[in-house]
Amino acid sequence: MSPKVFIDGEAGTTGLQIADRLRQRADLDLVSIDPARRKDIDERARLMNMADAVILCLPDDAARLGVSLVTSKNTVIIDASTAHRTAAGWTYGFPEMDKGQRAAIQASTRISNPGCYPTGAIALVRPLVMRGLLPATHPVTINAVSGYSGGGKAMIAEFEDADAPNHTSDNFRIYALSQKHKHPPEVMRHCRLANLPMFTPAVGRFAQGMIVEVPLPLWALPGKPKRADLHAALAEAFDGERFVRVVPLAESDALTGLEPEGCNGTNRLELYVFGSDEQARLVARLDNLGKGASGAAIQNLNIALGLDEWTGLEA
Ligand SMILES: NC(=O)C1=CN([C@@H]2O[C@H](COP(=O)(O)OP(=O)(O)OC[C@H]3O[C@@H](n4cnc5c(N)ncnc54)[C@H](OP(=O)(O)O)[C@@H]3O)[C@@H](O)[C@H]2O)C=CC1
Ligand SMILES: CC(=O)N[C@@H](CCC(=O)OP(=O)(O)O)C(=O)O
Repeated sequence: MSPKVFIDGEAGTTGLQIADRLRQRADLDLVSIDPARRKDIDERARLMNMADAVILCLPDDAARLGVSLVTSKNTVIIDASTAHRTAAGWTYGFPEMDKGQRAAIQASTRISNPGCYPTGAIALVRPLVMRGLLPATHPVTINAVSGYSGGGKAMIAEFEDADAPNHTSDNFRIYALSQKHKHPPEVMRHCRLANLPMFTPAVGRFAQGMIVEVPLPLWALPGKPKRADLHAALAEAFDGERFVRVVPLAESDALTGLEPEGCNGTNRLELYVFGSDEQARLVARLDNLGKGASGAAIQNLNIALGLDEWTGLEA
């Protein structure tokens, strides 16, 4: 019998994309809730406890409640929310992050899907910290721009629905101005940084896709690493990974710009090392709903169930 999978929050932005992919799979049995009962706790609990794997695509509080409804420790839970990304007893669902991470995910039944921005930031920074190129105490800054689907149904309505109460005509805006965004603790922990990074996100009038950038003054780092040293560290860290592409320096040098939608519809994470030997611009590009959410959740599901990692999205 195929493993049963229940997506709590199937009607949301992340949940819908996962459901669309899983419905096409013959090796999994997707169990769906009656839309009219999607917030009925008893019905959610019933479906969760008949499933082999549950994917939570909910706001944080609803995700915490969802976890409490699962009675068996053997049921695989993949939480797409922020609720458990730094929590004890949860495995961080970024398989490429470290050589042992895939095995840790496979051995775990409590898997926290990474945030979209943290996926880019951790991929850029963690390998440098682990290899001693960037001191853990370095004051890291993360600049980023996301499509508006990053804010879920409410933000999609804000940008697309002229009748929405919060409708906006903004084409671009910076936000999280008070430095209280939910992502820095997650990035700090999984990059093994000693301090919270600064995080300066923006949202633009495009639905999907994102760019995450970490500027680094190489002249100020111990040992003054060169751009090629950073590139070599990233290339080594992600060697052989199907979904992470460290873009060759010659290819980066041929670019005059980079737009955020280039990985849309894929589970790909692209890493670039732009800049000079004095000042590097580390850049990650991904689809916030691909490797940033739905694609990553399906990849984690596949790993947890011992299946091929293919997500139904282009690699
Ligand atoms: N969008 C993105 O790019 C990313 C999102 N995430 C995370 O994924 C999670 C889901 O985000 P997203 O899909 O964007 O959000 P959406 O707002 O698009 O969807 C959330 C869904 O959860 C449902 N829901 C809310 N409360 C409950 C409840 N108590 N019981 C059952 N269902 C409930 C909502 O119902 P209703 O339809 O009534 O609103 C909605 O369908 C969030 O935690 C987010 O942080 C992670 C990475 C990227
Ligand atoms: C544009 C926008 O608002 N993006 C969201 C990030 C996406 C999200 O929901 O956060 P996770 O990736 O951690 O789940 C935000 O900044 O809160």
